[in-house]
Parts: sequence; structure tokens; C-alpha cells
Amino acid sequence: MADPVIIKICGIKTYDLLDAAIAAGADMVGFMHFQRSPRHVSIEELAGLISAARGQVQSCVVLVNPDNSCVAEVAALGPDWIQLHGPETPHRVEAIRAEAGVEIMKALPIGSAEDIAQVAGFVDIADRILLDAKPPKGADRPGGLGESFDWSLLKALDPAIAFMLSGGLTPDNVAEAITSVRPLGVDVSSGVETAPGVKDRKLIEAFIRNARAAG
Ligand SMILES: O=C(O)c1ccccc1NCC(=O)[C@H](O)[C@H](O)COP(=O)(O)O
Repeated sequence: MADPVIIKICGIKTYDLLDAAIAAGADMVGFMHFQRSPRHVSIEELAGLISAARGQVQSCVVLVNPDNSCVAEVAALGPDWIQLHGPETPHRVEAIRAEAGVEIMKALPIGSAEDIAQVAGFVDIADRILLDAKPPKGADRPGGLGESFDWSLLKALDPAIAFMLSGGLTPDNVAEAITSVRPLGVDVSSGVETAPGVKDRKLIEAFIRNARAAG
């Protein structure tokens, strides 16, 4: 029997919604530390959220092209994962992984066949790969935009490469995503919100229920 799909609810800002994600059966939660995100949480807030998650659900701090001091500050809080969601090169991912001493998820933007070709360069360097929709030109952030990408592009990806899928997933399309793409896991932010940065307990529950039924 295949392993159950990993479910990550990203962009949690409050203890209430952290509890809701845990109660609904999430495997991972993501906390954004990026000023331009509507889901941004400060270092002080991160410290509390990571502690509250510990032992209940895997925590993942999402950073965009962080400098060494930011990596050190976040790593010291003891998250299970750091997600790199910017234009970090394989060399930089390797350096951050060594510096942080926690597992690294590398997010890669997918919008065309050329984007698929770059994935292989990160496979042996990151602990996990997350494929997300490439943001439109002029977007003010590289993720969390509620946009999906053409999943048929993934047919060109080496089938031995395991990855998590994100970008425009919702309670309504997550089952189809799982059955057609067969990802290692799924990651959602906008699709379980009523407005950017405002998560909804019922949408989180529906997303996890529908993902579990499919996966
Ligand atoms: O959520 C953000 O605001 C964000 C900002 C900058 C970089 C990454 C960001 N989100 C990272 C995630 O892991 C999201 O879950 C992923 O991009 C999917 O988002 P969505 O399409 O909104 O479900």
C-alpha cells in the first residue's frame, strides 16, 4: 500500500488555527517569515508557534532568500524544516542546509518545460522538493498566490523524483490533484482562506478530509 499523502497547511499565524490544523490531521504546518506576505509572523511569534507545534505536527518556517543571520535566528528556534521559497541556487541551498542543521524543503516555481529541467539540480541537495506555480511577472511575493500550474508539465519529470505539490490547491481540487499527479504530499495556503492571510477552520478540515479520501 502506498504511503499516505503528506498534508501541509501553510501560512498559519495563530494558535487557534494551529490547533485546528493539528486536530484535522495535518502532517506539517508552515509559518511564513517574509515581510511582504499577508501571513508574515515575527521571530517572537515564530518562537511560540514552533514550541506549540513541537511533538504534535512538523513545523516548517518559510523563508525567501534569507541571509545567514536570518537562517541562524530561525534555526535556533528549532523548527523541523526550513522551506526556501526564493531564487536560492543549489550551492546556496547546500550552504543553508549546513548552517541550519534542520531539514530543508526547496520550493521551485513551475510554469514551463524549462522549469521542470531545473528540478534535478536540487534533488540530492534538499531533503524535500516542493513544486509551486511560477508567480506572474510583477507579483509582490514568490508564493501563496492561489495560482495553479499546468500539472501535465510534470509528465516530463523523472518519475523517481518525489515532490510535494502546491499552487492553487483547494478543498475542491485536492482529490483530483492527488489522483492525477500522485505527489508525495500537498501544500495549501490561499485555498483554505477567506481572504489573504485569514485561514478558515472549516476549509482546513475540508481540505484534509478530501485529501485523505483521495490519498
Ligand atoms: O504564503 C505566502 O504569502 C508566501 C510568500 C512568499 C513565499 C512563499 C509563500 N507561501 C509558501 C507556500 O508554501 C504556499 O503554501 C504555496 O506557495 C502555495 O500557496 P497557495 O497557492 O496560496 O496555496
